[in-house]
Amino acid sequence: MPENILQHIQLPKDIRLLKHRDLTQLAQELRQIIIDVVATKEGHLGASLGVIELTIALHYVFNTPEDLLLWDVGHQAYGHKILTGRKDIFHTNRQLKGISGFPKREESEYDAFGVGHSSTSISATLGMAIASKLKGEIKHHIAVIGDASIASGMAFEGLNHAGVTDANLLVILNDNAIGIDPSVGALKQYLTNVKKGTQKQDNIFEALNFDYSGPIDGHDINILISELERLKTVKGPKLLHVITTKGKGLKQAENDQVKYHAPGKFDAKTGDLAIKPNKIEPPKYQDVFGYTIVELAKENKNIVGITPAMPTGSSLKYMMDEMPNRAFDVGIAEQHAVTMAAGMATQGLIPFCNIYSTFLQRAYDQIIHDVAIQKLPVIFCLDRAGLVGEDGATHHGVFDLSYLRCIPNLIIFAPRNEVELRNIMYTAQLGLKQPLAIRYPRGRGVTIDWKQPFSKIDIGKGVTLKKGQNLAVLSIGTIAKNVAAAIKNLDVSHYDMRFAKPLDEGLLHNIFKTYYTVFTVEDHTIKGGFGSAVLEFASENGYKNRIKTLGIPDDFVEHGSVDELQALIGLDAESLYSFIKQFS
Ligand SMILES: Cc1ncc(C[n+]2csc(CCOP(=O)(O)OP(=O)(O)O)c2C)c(N)n1
Ligand SMILES: CC(=O)[C@@H](O)[C@H](O)COP(=O)(O)O
Ligand SMILES: [Mg+2]
Repeated sequence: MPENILQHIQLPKDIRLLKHRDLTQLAQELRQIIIDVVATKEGHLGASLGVIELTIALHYVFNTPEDLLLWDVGHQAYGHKILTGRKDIFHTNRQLKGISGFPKREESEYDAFGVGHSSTSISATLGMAIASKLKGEIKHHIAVIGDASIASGMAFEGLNHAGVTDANLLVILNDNAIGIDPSVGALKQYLTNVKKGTQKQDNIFEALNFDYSGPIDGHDINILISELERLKTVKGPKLLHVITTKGKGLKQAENDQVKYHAPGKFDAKTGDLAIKPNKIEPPKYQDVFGYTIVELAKENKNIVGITPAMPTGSSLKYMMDEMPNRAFDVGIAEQHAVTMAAGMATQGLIPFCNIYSTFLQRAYDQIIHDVAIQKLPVIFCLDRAGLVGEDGATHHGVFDLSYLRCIPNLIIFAPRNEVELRNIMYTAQLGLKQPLAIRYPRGRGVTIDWKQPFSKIDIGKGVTLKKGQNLAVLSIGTIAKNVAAAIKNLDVSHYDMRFAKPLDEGLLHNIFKTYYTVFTVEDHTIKGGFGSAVLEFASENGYKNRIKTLGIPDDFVEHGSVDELQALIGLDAESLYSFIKQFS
């Protein structure tokens, strides 16, 4: 047996030359390289460690890339990346100009479908299987999907359709009983019962016309290989139920699966998390949201909280812990979350529906049809608005202003700092008669002393942050920090407009009458965003001022740290300074 098997593997064809007995060693080596790289470069850990044996078995049995292998979400595909030609560049994972943290078609022919958002794999794989049939091509089409992702509406839609086709489709349910946080819902209970062997009779997947097999041990390569070989001979839609442990092979990751989903830096040898320097920092916006909703809910019994599968990420967990019957994790179900919030609002509850900006894209019709048309006072908290960093193009929350601004009845606010976030949350629960969206970014803000007494925010009113002579800079949200740094020594005015809708028209008239040159700055795509709203205002009111809109260009922004990405697109303080200085 060679000392290091992985060094001989560039592509899956090399794995297929190995003896079964060498595959277990390959699994160990694969785990180690993932642990070593993620320990220093950060990224998703637990999910990839949990599917190492499955990844090897799939590439061993199937003829990838001709056979099409799709990973749902794609945060578990690090082993797949390493085994499909990216071993030597895996250390660039999620880094600026490096490989993506998710499968991506332009990165490799082995990445059959681009992912990042969950529950798309069954539909996409079915589409490919139907295409193969129409083209007369004989191949296998495999979707690997987790237990939390298969519980989403979109996955059910795919299963429901696939079950009445004869498409050659294999769905592998990777059941580790957890998403980022523990899986929720009746399906989770059902899968637990299947594992106990109590519900074999009424198999939900068989009822949907799938050939069901399992549950099998997803860490036993030999069992996996023999079952996959058998399934290769079975025609039509099939589902293999595989039981795995998230974080497998790293003790701490197995024991604290939530933390080690994406643990940040840690010690590759001991598995211990890196110790953060003990310095006083401003809080994360997420924590401000989490603590504030608890504070408000203690006083206002009508407040409820909703998250689709992100209790830890959003910090709604604080409310779930303190008030379990008023805070709801509904699973990966953004559409349901929004419409359930609408239903609650009809009955006088005050729902704070916290959804990452990028995931709210899933629930667009629900925002319009179920909330806005009926003018229901749902409070949308759009976490991760703006550039999110290393997750990249699939996760940047840079479209919300555009997709929300065109919806009648909806108020849109972006806090400049933590205090503003608290105050708008306070204002929102005082008796709004229409829906409100609050967008705020991932991570820390600027105010250490954030827990100040609440004060009411006037809807549709901006604020003047600095007065100057030469021109006016209008910003919205937390990008105000970069603007303030950029104009520190320039003789220009700075306004925090706060509301993308309704605009503060009084203030805008004032600004347009005072300054010839007006800049808008936003951590959002320029097209259709806050700057567009200001342009519309100027045009509707006949202003001929010089207006420059700064924000994210009409392109998908890749991965990298937020600072790197801002510098790349000219939204860092230095670039803003250079740009504004030319006109001031
Ligand atoms: C539409 C959407 N909502 C939420 C998320 C955030 N998210 C990423 S992974 C994940 C949990 C996935 O759990 P599961 O499918 O069981 O896979 P595992 O991590 O256990 O391998 C969630 C909620 C997402 N990527 N897409
Ligand atoms: C894969 C996925 O969608 C999540 O794991 C996401 O990466 C979480 O992002 P945050 O780290 O910003 O919560
Ligand atoms: Mg899972």
